[in-house]
Amino acid sequence: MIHIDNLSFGYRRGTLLFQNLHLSLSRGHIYGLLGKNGAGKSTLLKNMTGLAFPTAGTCTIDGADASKRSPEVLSNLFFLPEEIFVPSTTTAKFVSNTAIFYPKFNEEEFYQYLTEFEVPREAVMDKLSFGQQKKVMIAFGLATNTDLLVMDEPTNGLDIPSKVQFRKIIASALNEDRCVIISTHQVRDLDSLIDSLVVVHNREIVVNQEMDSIAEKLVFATLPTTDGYDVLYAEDSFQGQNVIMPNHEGVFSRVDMELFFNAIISDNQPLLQLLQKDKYENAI
Ligand SMILES: Nc1ncnc2c1ncn2[C@@H]1O[C@H](COP(=O)(O)OP(=O)(O)OP(=O)(O)O)[C@@H](O)[C@H]1O
Repeated sequence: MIHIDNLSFGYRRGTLLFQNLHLSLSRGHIYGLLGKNGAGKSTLLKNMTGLAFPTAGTCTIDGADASKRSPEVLSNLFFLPEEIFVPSTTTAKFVSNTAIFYPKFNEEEFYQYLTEFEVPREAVMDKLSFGQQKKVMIAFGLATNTDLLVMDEPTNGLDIPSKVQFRKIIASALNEDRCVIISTHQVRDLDSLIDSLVVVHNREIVVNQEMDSIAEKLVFATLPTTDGYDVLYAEDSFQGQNVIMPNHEGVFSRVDMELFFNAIISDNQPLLQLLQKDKYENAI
């Protein structure tokens, strides 16, 4: 659905934030876009949705140049920015003013999501708390039923029960036509939700893998000691060491996203090379 080809981008002339990026994202997936503060997640999302223009290279949505912002593309894409602004109107008025831009908008679903988020449906939007405002906009984004749904740090401002609701609601809204991209620097917020992981680090996309593929290549475990084990990355924990090891035996373990993310941003080359292995094998 999204193809980024040779994309470079910089806010200032002569200083590139990204250089020669390549990325393809497909329908039927929920992607987690991870990166440290300032890594460029929001900037990448803005390039994808036509809100920032590549310095070089292209980003296309179903073959159409995102930067052209054609009505066909915009009516099938919903972008929830990190900073939201809500008008001083009721949710009903907001729907009647805005839903017209989204041909597949479903009002019944919108109110259903509001109920699930426990947000009063007759509320005046700017009188809601920040977390409630976020929930209204998430509910609206889901109810647009656009094929592309992009959310920048949607869980910021949500309390812990709301983050659980968020994961449930997003998972229920995925279908095979939809591509959902969610950025966060709070890795745990996306636990058990995303099926693919994209990590931005040092101006590059260092990981673009399905969670299943990560679990095939790596084992996540807690060991009393790392002595005698082929450990790629380890962190101290109460029980000993939380470790990542190569998955030589084809065993299944649950991907510890936080541990994995920490390993990636510590520039763990053996781990990165192992993740890239099938790419090189396919290329030979
Ligand atoms: N409009 C702008 N003009 C100039 N520089 C900008 C602008 N927006 C972002 N930047 C810079 O680009 C870099 C990447 O910012 P971006 O907001 O994309 O990162 P992020 O990964 O989304 O960060 P966070 O997790 O803190 O939201 C930062 O160094 C930031 O200062």
